[in-house]
Amino acid sequence: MNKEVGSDEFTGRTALVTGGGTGIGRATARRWAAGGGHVTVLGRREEPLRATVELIEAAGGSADAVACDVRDPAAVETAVDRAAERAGRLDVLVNNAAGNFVAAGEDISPGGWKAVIDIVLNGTFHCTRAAARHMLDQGSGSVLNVIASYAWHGHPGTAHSAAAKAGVLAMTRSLAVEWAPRGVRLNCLAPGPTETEGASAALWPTEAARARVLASVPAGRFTTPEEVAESAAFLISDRAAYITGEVLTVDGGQWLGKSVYTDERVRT
Ligand SMILES: CCCCC/C=C/C(=O)SCCNC(=O)CCNC(=O)[C@H](O)C(C)(C)COP(=O)(O)OP(=O)(O)OC[C@H]1O[C@@H](n2cnc3c(N)ncnc32)[C@H](O)[C@@H]1OP(=O)(O)O
Ligand SMILES: NC(=O)C1=CN([C@@H]2O[C@H](COP(=O)(O)OP(=O)(O)OC[C@H]3O[C@@H](n4cnc5c(N)ncnc54)[C@H](OP(=O)(O)O)[C@@H]3O)[C@@H](O)[C@H]2O)C=CC1
Repeated sequence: MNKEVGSDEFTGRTALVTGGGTGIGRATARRWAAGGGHVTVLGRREEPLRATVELIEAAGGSADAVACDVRDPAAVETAVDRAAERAGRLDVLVNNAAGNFVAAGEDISPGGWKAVIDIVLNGTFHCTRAAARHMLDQGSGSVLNVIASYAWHGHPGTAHSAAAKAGVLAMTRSLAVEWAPRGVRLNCLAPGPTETEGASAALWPTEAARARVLASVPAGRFTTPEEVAESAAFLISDRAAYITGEVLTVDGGQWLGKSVYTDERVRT
């Protein structure tokens, strides 16, 4: 495996990444494994999970996969216990799994609302609760919850996801204080528009939609799953040992927005 900066910082540790078969989850799992740690990737579909494991193993890393729906608390508990037992401990949980679609508030059906809240908010709680039992017993651990900046500024068109991510943020801050004396840290990472198949299909399925999203980013570009994974790696590492209950936003300035005075049409 290629040696790189921090390439052994996760050696001897084990992580569980939900939604680890695709996008940001896959990149985060690969980054953890590149740092020498063992990673279990979790998701509903076996095929993308297997592909992540193959990529990691081909690079000389150590990984396994477990198929599980985060909405099922009993299945989550079994999956998390299995991940912890395989390595004898569980050091890191990355709650990255999510479901989303764009719909006007009045068009979101009760079933659609429930699906997103169940995956994002309830699923994050189920995974956190199951992982924390191991971490609190060990007296150490780190949980990273992947949210979005609309958790605090809201977002027309994805009210269900914004509400769910806001719940995750409040849960993160609550449990960060509760579990800090017992050695368990919790933080959030808020990526901006990131080129992934899931997000492209759900959120910018057409060229016009993609251009609108791009126009909202002061940095003028989408980010990549790998770039987001670097920030995730920092927050779950010991380099962030004194950071808990915090949000790191990695969005090219998107949520701050463009000042009207940076727009040529206003200046001239
Ligand atoms: C602009 C920059 C900000 C970017 C922030 C990004 C945030 C992200 O989260 S990106 C991640 C995107 N990735 C995904 O969404 C991938 C996973 N997605 C899914 O699994 C589905 O989209 C899911 C969320 C709908 C959940 O899947 P599942 O439980 O299998 O859902 P069902 O197909 O059974 O549908 C449940 C329910 O939802 C209604 N529904 C589904 N899609 C839509 C839609 N496009 N529009 C409106 N309603 C939808 C569906 O009709 C069902 O409701 P009922 O019919 O009432 O039962
Ligand atoms: N991409 C972007 O622009 C942004 C993304 N984010 C956040 O980043 C994270 C990753 O997003 P991204 O990589 O783009 O999206 P993806 O669609 O690639 O990833 C979502 C993952 O979640 C898994 N998943 C979905 N539902 C469930 C479930 N019920 N149980 C278990 N796993 C599930 C999916 O696997 P499977 O379908 O096999 O279950 C998939 O691997 C999400 O939390 C998202 O909200 C935040 C801001 C911007």
